[in-house]
Amino acid sequence: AIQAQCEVRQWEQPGVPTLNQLGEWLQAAEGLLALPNIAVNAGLLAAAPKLRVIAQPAVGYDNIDIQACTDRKIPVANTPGVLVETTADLAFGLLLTAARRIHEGWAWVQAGKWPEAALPLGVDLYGKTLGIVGLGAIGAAVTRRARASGMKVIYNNRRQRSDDDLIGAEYCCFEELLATSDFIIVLTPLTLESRGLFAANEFARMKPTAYFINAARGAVVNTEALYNALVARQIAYAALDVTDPEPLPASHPLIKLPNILITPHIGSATRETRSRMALLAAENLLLGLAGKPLVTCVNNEVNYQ
Ligand SMILES: NC(=O)C1=CN([C@@H]2O[C@H](COP(=O)(O)OP(=O)(O)OC[C@H]3O[C@@H](n4cnc5c(N)ncnc54)[C@H](OP(=O)(O)O)[C@@H]3O)[C@@H](O)[C@H]2O)C=CC1
Ligand SMILES: O=CC(=O)O
Repeated sequence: AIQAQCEVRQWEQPGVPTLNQLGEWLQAAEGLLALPNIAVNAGLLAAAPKLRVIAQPAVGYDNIDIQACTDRKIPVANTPGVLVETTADLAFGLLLTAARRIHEGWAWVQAGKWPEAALPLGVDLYGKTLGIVGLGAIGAAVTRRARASGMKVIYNNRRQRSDDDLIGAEYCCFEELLATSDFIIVLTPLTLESRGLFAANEFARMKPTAYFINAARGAVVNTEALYNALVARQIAYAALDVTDPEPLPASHPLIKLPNILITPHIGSATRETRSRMALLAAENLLLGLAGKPLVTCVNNEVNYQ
């Protein structure tokens, strides 16, 4: 769809391009379809004087300096909504896989250990408390899955939701969530406020039996503190779809731990959802190039009228 209406230049080499590598492209670019691993900052904007719209196939936009875009009157679009159920499946799937040691069981079978040794024992979900930090669209979809598994759901946002009764989650303060949850799922956007939200103090306050799941952004967690908490068994287990750094090098010490499960940022990675995200991002890009309002704009104050 984009190619039918614009001249398209696409970065196809592995790795993240530098500003220097993109220099000539950015000089001419009127629209930018950015992936979340590209830092869209003042430097990039300065190199792109003709830019009129940015669309990103992701709901998170922590990689984009929104204020700098707004100052340049460039509307920015993300893709909320279309990935909610898919990401909730992955977040809850990580919880279930870690709790029941599904991945460890498969590794045992592959290693031929089945006949001779006791299987890895997991823990039950039903009757347990799930704490969600950042209960928004995805958190509400996770809550439905958890309730169907017989779990109690508590949550902490900056403000209590008016519809939490309907969703089936109970609001509580961050401290209480840390101290009482059997499972914690992080789904808050990465912001100045949430960066490093989970550090040594927070892990120390969790139950030693707690399972910690991060499906938001790696930098919401202090990686070294998580590593130390897992080594010291301050918490029982971690399951991460996002890490800091990302990608996590194969030599990273986290990967060697026996009480962790990591997936490579695949929250929204199904054929159907990636296709919906790509279409919504393309629609936003073309609308912006035509000077029309974007469908899902992050900085509505500069959305086209
Ligand atoms: N792993 C993956 O592949 C994916 C990861 N994500 C990540 O998940 C995030 C959430 O997505 P989505 O549910 O659609 O977003 P929403 O905006 O619907 O929900 C985010 C929630 O977080 C709360 N929140 C914001 N800041 C804080 C804070 N400092 N402490 C506690 N709660 C906070 C907000 O409530 P309030 O404002 O009241 O605090 C809001 O309810 C995205 O920003 C993205 O980073 C999304 C998709 C896929
Ligand atoms: O991480 C993915 C997103 O959509 O945000």
